[in-house]
Amino acid sequence: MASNLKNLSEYSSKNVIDISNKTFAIVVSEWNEEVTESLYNGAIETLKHHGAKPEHIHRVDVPGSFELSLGAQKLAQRDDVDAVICLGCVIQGETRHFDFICDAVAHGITNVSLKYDKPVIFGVLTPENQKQATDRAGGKHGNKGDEAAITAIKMLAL
Ligand SMILES: Nc1c(NC[C@H](O)[C@H](O)[C@H](O)CO)[nH]c(=O)[nH]c1=O
Ligand SMILES: CC(=O)[C@@H](O)COP(=O)(O)O
Repeated sequence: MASNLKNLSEYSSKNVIDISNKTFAIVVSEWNEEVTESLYNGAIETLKHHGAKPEHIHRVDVPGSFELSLGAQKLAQRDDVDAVICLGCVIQGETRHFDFICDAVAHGITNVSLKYDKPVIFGVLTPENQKQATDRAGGKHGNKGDEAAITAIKMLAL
């Protein structure tokens, strides 16, 4: 369902568990920093709203979304990390570079999650332009960071 039909910050309370004893790692891409910071703010507020302790939330920055997979792997392999949230924003340019990054990071994050049997969440916006990005980073379509955080919480219920 397209984001313009379902707000990214709205979710059901089903499978939202107590996360007061859970540890989260958030990997943030530095590209399109104004967008990824909004995603981060949404994710951290959602985690704290549901009981995560600030001292149990660790942030790591990587240069771009392509590097999210390796950043996620370095964190997912740690025994003291229960879930990893990856945040990025890849904005389409003139060339096919966009396609390669989006494909690589989607596959890379999936592989890390399966390898370490832990939630590794794809909180990456892949908009055509800046407006689509800001609309999904705290704008009219909600915040992808909220969605990524609640997804991590729900996956820990499994
Ligand atoms: N154009 C965007 C990039 N490009 C950089 C890549 O992610 C990567 O860091 C580089 O190719 C070196 O490996 N990254 C984004 O996150 N968003 C973009 O719009
Ligand atoms: C997603 C990208 O790397 C992109 O912003 C680069 O722009 P371009 O394809 O015009 O080089």
